[in-house]
Amino acid sequence: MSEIRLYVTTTEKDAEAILDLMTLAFEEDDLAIATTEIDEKKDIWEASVYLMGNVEHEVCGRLADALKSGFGHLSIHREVIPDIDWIAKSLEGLKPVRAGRFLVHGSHDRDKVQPNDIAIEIDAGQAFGTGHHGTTAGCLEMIEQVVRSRRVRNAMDLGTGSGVLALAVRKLKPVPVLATDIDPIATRVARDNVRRNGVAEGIMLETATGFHSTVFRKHGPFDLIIANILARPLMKMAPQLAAHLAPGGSVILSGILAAQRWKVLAAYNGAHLRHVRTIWRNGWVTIHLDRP
Ligand SMILES: C[S@@+](CC[C@H](N)C(=O)[O-])C[C@H]1O[C@@H](n2cnc3c(N)ncnc32)[C@H](O)[C@@H]1O
Repeated sequence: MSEIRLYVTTTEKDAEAILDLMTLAFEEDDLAIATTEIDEKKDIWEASVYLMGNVEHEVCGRLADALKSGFGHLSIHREVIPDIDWIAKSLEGLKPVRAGRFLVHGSHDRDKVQPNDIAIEIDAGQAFGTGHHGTTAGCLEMIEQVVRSRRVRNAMDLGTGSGVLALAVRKLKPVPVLATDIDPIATRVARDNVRRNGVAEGIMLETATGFHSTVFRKHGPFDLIIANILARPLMKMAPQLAAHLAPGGSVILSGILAAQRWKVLAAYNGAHLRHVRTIWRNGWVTIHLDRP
């Protein structure tokens, strides 16, 4: 089932007022709502509500009702948010990928590794994460910066896929890493990959949905938490993720389209984390936040 965005186009001032109306109308429904700047010079903004296709009719009716008080003249538009086929994305390219000092390559490209590279060997397979996607590459770059500049004594990689990001942390620094995924196939693939890269003893793999496992409490709190999932689940997880972060710790988030970044930042600011830096890659953003 696809995700739908219902939105109206308006000015910045009216978008704020509409956001308040939407908040009132949908606060019980757990629907994401947002305003986005479309054209700064012309003062064009969009106010949107995101929902799953099965409730579209009902939500559209309630949105129209909410807009009646002052904004009934605005047309409601709809956009289908494309489903992302993560596996197909990860198979997009099989050439080695460079991100910072990391070189992510398949077994057929071992001869491409240069003396100063930090090589991560991953064959494209049943789990996402060969380094070709902008989110993975952005996380790799950010991991290098954070691990070099901050005190990282342990780390966690939520939604590990192929295990590429957990491998990156462990290859930079011999700290314990907990890597989890909702998908048991991904955890199996990641286990093969950490063995193949010779770092199996430092990376603990677990199948878990979000933070629903005792394993997080047992191994946390963490100095570094990385989660490359998608904006919506990341926003929902903000309080739990922050609760597993050690004082002074860092969070790296990705899987976020550029237009979604404000919503995600708002959710994490609400969990008392502070924005440090954003990396942009192919329309996706990777965000570093910390706990001051
Ligand atoms: C975009 S892939 C990222 C893979 C890898 N970390 C990377 O950066 O290339 C997202 C991964 O998160 C997993 N995932 C999605 N929702 C999750 C959840 N609620 N809890 C744990 N893992 C989840 C998916 O199964 C998938 O393997």
